[in-house]
Amino acid sequence: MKHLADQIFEQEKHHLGTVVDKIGTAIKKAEADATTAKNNQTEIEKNFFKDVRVNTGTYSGMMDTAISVRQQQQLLSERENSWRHATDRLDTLQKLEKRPYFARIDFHEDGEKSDEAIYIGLSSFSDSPEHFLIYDWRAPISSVYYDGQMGDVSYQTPDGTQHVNLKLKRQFTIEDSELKTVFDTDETIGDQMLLNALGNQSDVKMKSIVSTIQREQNKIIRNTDADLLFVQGAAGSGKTAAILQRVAFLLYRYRGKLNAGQVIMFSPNQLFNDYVDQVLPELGEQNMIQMTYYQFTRRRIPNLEIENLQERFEKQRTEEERRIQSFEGSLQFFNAVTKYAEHLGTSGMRFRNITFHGNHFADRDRLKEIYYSFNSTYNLGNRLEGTKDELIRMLNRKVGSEIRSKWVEEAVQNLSQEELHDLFKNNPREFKDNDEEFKFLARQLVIKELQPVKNAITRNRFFNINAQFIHMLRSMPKIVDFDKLNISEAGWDAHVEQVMADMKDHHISAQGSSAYLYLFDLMTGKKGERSMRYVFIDEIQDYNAFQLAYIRFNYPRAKFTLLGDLNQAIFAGETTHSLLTELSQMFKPEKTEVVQLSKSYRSTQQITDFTKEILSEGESIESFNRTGELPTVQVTADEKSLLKAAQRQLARDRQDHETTAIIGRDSVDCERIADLLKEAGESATLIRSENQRLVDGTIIVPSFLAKGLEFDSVIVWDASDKKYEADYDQQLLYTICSRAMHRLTVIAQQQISPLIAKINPDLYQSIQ
Ligand SMILES: Nc1ncnc2c1ncn2[C@@H]1O[C@H](COP(=O)(O)OP(=O)(O)OP(=O)(O)O)[C@@H](O)[C@H]1O
Repeated sequence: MKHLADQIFEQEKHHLGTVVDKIGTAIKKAEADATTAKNNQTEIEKNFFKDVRVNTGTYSGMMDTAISVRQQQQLLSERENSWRHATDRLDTLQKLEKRPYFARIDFHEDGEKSDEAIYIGLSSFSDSPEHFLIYDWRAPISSVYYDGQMGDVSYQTPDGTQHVNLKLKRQFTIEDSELKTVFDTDETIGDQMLLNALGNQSDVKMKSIVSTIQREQNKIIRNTDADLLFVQGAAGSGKTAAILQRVAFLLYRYRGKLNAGQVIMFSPNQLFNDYVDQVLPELGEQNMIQMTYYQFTRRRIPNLEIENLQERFEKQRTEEERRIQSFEGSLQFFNAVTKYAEHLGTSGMRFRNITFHGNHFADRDRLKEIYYSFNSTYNLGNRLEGTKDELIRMLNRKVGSEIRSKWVEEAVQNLSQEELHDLFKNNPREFKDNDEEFKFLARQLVIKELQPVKNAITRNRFFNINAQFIHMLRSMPKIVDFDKLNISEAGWDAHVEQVMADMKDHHISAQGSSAYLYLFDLMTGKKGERSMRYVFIDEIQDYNAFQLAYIRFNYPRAKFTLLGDLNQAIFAGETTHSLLTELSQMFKPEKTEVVQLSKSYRSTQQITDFTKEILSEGESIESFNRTGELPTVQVTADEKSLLKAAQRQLARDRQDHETTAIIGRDSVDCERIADLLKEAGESATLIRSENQRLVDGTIIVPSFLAKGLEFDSVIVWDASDKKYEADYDQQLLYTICSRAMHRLTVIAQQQISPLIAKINPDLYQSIQ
């Protein structure tokens, strides 16, 4: 038996050798290509102005020059492309040389005489057309490797379903072009390889998982049918990992038709963006557009400060305020805003005077008159366009009449040399007589002075969006039955007053910002970005239905992949369980697919078994069979001993080269921890905002920023009954604890939180 294994190893080693040699040859060729391309490019750059025909003496000469420059630029950009192409290729080959493939499958295809063996790697490689030595992991046939079963299996290709008989599945570890291990497997992808992958230490950057993709994850990665793919998965079940591979898959599958700029991912915070930004480049693909929802709204509301993650997380609310907030996050509110806007087609639009030199260019009444002069078939977008056209006509007439006014005459007389120069710009300065020159200058001057009016027109400044927004809120009781929502008239009025006060102060809530933008988009007839093809939203439980509907409105032609864990909502109270119901109203059921990931890969079995008990409905979470230490729980008398306990753990982690994150409930707690550690002479980095970078070494991070991240060792700072009171905080505490990969230390002052106290004592070690 051993003999056979040795034989196999030798054969595979030999095969690897030939592949590495061929890659070596290809690298030499690619290097030569890259050099040639670079030289070509440098040559053009050097001769750029030599080869450009410059003649600016006459108009036609200038035209020629421009065309000639354009031609040279085009040539240059073509060469630049071929250089980039050559270096990309080189880059891929160099990666392949180190680790050409990680698996081999043998199969028999119907109608073929013999079996076929193929090797699967990070990207494809052939030494002649049609002779593939390595298949890309995203190629259709590679799918059967991940699917688990042997024997008769099928896979999807762009031309339909194909069937093969799968006879062998073999895995390799290859390091620096050298074969380390070979093992054959017939179940789901060998647990050994996965165990190796998971045993590694955490990193400040997430890595790709191509060689160990699990069957359920493969389904998510390769789905091309669903308009809405909804993935509900436990903490650490590989949702984020799977979507990043999915983006790589889609870019491969639709190569030439889809580029990274047509894929957008909404992520929980900037820290997380930073954490995942190496995965796609590692896979040889460009990163997609990545944004937080906050960034998405903020760039469009520059005049108002939007409540940020921390403010939103730390705000205290009364019961009624919570109900109002929940309403403002609902699809019901979204539909109500839509309805309100429809009504604006007949009346109610709020305008702002357009002024010129202290007088009205067009006052509110005039604007209203124009806006409502179009017949009832006009939608809001058309109405706006019609109004703008009319205003521009008025503006042109205004230019004609202003030229003859007194102020213009005076202004022209008093022009300085500089101003004159400015007005002439590139225009020829020859005039028949003084009168003609005066007319010219007067006209230029008036046009310049009227520029702010023109801007007000083209940039929709005559809309009074703030007043409109408030009016919309005030109209809500007429559109929505507040009694049913248990919201009182007084409660709602107080809320609207608060929104007004906030706006005076240039602030708007996170909830409010979505409604504000949606209303504005409806008023301006915005149609959304039709070129966006795929939208990914991670940590979906932290979004509300309004936001999702608004994102959908913005990307009307995109397919959606939503990932989340309804057990990890950090904004408890902003009801998430109704989200699924609301989503089902937004997408067609036959185009919706729901995938459940229940195995947690991040943490050891001991940690997963412990953390899932924090949840009242955590039974469905399965731990992955990888053993480690039991979590520890320690209650101390005071803050001083709390610090001591943390320090003890830090020392242990340091000794074993495990990176530690101390997670506090909020930013105030974290500031305190940082001070205490500093006094005690410990070095640690406090993460204050999402704009910071993750660094090596110990970090201190507030719960709401720990989202999506993972660490070797986690210390939960002060999990006392005061900090994590009741069921309300279940999900938050679960999220924090589930960040740990190998070690989990829970420390608390005086009285442990009931959420920990209820956990079966066999699942942790209690430290006195
Ligand atoms: N198939 C796999 N092979 C190797 N590692 C995996 C696999 N699936 C997941 N992992 C690893 O498990 C860890 C957790 O994965 P990931 O962060 O994607 O989970 P998640 O579901 O997004 O978690 P959370 O909801 O808690 O943020 C990561 O380190 C990831 O690399």
